[in-house]
Amino acid sequence: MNLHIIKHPLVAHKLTLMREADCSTGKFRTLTKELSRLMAYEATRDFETEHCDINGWCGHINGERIKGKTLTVVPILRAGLGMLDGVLDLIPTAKISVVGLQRDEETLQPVSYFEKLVDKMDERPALILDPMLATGGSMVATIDLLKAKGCRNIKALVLVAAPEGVQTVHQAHPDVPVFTAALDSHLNENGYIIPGLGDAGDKIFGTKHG
Ligand SMILES: O=P(O)(O)OC[C@H]1O[C@H](OP(=O)(O)OP(=O)(O)O)[C@H](O)[C@@H]1O
Ligand SMILES: O=c1cc[nH]c(=O)[nH]1
Ligand SMILES: [Mg+2]
Repeated sequence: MNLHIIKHPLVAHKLTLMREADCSTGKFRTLTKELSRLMAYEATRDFETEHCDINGWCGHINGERIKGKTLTVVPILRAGLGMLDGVLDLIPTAKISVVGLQRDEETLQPVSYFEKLVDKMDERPALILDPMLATGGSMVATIDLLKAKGCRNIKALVLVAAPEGVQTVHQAHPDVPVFTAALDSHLNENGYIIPGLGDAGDKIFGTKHG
């Protein structure tokens, strides 16, 4: 399975704070950003670098830089937006491609409502951002879309994954590694991850009522 569970005390601690039932919108949003920043550090660990000559204070010296075309981050609306700033803290030059998907509450199928990708997708690595990998439908639809645009180097970064979603993504796209802070137990009858975080989009945007 192309799954990477990021083990780090800070990651575990922050995720536990997010799981608390009384976690406020502000706190949830801050923790999402902090966690995304830490996880992006791990997810980019195998990026290829190349040597380069630079002008240092004492003359020409050898440096190292990331090889190839600038990465595009792909937040899946809405909840993926909560992860964007944390990742951009680490990769400020990243290009941003936005995919809007809303899971139908009855069928649990993703419904597409927005799409704006950057140019040269076939040359860029892509890092998909979404806090929740539940059935995997939204992630598979996003990878399908990126591949249709020629993208070949794709990674997925999620805060929490359900085994069902990991399996679905792996079956459809075994080449796409999934990075997560936790592999949780299962989905409930409404397609929510248990124990999970609840509705991440509602918590980040403050649209949770009651
Ligand atoms: O793996 P899946 O079963 O497809 O479920 C996961 C998707 O569901 C949530 O989004 P939602 O549809 O609630 O939209 P939102 O981000 O606007 O709240 C979540 O952020 C994922 O995109
Ligand atoms: O547990 C889940 C499943 C889908 N979307 C969420 O926000 N949470
Ligand atoms: Mg939601």
